[in-house]
Amino acid sequence: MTQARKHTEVAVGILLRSDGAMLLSTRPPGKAYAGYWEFPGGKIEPGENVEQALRRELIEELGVTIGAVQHWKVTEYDYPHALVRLHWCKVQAWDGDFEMREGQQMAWQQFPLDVRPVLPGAYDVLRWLAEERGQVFDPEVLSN
Ligand SMILES: Nc1nc2c([nH]c(=O)n2[C@H]2C[C@H](O)[C@@H](COP(=O)(O)OP(=O)(O)OP(=O)(O)O)O2)c(=O)[nH]1
Repeated sequence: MTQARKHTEVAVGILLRSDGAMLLSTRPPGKAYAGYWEFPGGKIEPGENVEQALRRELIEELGVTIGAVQHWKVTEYDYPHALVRLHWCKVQAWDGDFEMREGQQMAWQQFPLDVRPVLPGAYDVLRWLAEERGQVFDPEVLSN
């Protein structure tokens, strides 16, 4: 008998600068997909809502306190290590200086992206973000 896998709920932030650039960072050493580029965020802990989890994660990972959170999309991705449900939020205001508190790298990116590899669970949202700008996101270009 197969048992349904439980979703891991994840809050993800799309930090947008006024020039439209978005913030990507690398997954820290020791985690699944270490070194892959992703949007900052992390797992929602018991008792937290999406916004609370995102605020906590961005302080923990980047040292910034975010302002208004706009819930945007929900996607799912089935990895060997977890079935994740990603709650994507746009954020256009924050306070504080970026500090890579987990040894990550960060990069402000426009399309076409010039970082790789990118976590496959972020492809759908990258495609939608590109579409909003009349541009194209092609994951094939990122696969090596
Ligand atoms: N932060 C983030 N996670 C993503 C993205 N796309 C994507 O598939 N994921 C997946 C990868 C992970 O399986 C999951 C996030 O979990 P995580 O392990 O990074 O979270 P965390 O910081 O709370 O981890 P932990 O150390 O507490 O275990 O979501 C993305 O763009 N950003």
